[in-house]
Amino acid sequence: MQTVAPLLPPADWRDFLALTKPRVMTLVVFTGLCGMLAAPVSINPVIGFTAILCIALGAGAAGALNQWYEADIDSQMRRTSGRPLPAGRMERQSALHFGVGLAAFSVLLMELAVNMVAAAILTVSILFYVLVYTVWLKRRTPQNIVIGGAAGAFPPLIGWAAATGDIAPLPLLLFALVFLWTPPHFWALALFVKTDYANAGVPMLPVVRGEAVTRTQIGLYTIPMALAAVLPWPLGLTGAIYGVIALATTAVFALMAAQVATRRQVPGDAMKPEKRLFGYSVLYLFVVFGALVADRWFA
Ligand code: HEM
Ligand SMILES: CC(C)=CCC/C(C)=C/CC/C(C)=C/COP(=O)(O)OP(=O)(O)O
Repeated sequence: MQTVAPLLPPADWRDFLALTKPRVMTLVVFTGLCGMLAAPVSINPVIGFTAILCIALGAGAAGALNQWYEADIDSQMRRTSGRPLPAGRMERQSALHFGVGLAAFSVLLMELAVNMVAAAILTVSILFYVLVYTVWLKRRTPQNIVIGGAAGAFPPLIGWAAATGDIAPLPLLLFALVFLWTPPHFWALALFVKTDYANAGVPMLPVVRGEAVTRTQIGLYTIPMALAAVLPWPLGLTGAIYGVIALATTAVFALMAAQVATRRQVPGDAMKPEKRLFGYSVLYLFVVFGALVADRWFA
């Protein structure tokens, strides 16, 4: 006789929230908000709020679909095994319905309440994270996060497009900044959770090419990233408030990346350089994007 797995009871709202990867998405939403506030037009506050809500819902939906697809990998890594699907607190179908529904709702609302350009870029970023990164590249190549990581670079463009209905050189540079920031951000982390990825068979760079190559790549990506961060000032797209803050915080980033690339431990410092760079990478984007808004509003 065929046995049928018993259905789980309906999941808790906290598990649905966890599907959206809320901590990571705070920075995604913040870069979208700053992209919107840096635009040289004033947006109706209700429309502006709706646009940010749509970015949050769309990013959350993408996170949920990512977790729906890779519950098998997540169950094999210490960092992710407690998530609602691998921990058995939710049916896979529930996660799929939640993700698809939320994605459709966020895009539709953006289209109806904000504009078509913002809705189109939101659609591309959701598809990029789910199809290009999660389904196609993540299990196939160590370049997964370089190409697929572009998904996380779209929000400043979405925010700008929500305000102006268009794209322009400044949000394109912001796209480039987040795009080039992603490899140092992620590979710094991958250096110290390498065994997790190796156990799960995910071909992240330190697993496939080794630590030395990963350290060098972190250093190399930091060079164009620094350029993208600082260029808006000399190009006249921002003022000195942004320029000085971007220059100072990027110099610190470059120093930390150089320490990772050359494996230099600061004397008397117990923390590994890659751990420090990973933590700083998150703070860095918050500060640089915050500076953009400060520059626009207080200059
Ligand atoms: C494909 C590209 C990326 C990969 C593979 C990646 C991976 C990760 C991982 C594995 C973590 C640590 C654990 C976790 O909270 O899940 C993390 C943390 C984080 N990431 Fe990324 N990330 C990427 C891109 C981004 C982007 C584009 C942003 C935002 C603009 C971002 C923002 C953050 C934040 C804010 C944290 C800290 C979360 C916390 O405090 O728990 N990441 N990232
Ligand atoms: C607007 C919109 C759709 C934005 C998408 C934002 C986006 C792509 C963020 C990427 C950040 C992220 C959660 C990476 C995790 O990678 P992973 O899935 O490999 O990490 P994991 O091992 O923690 O699951």
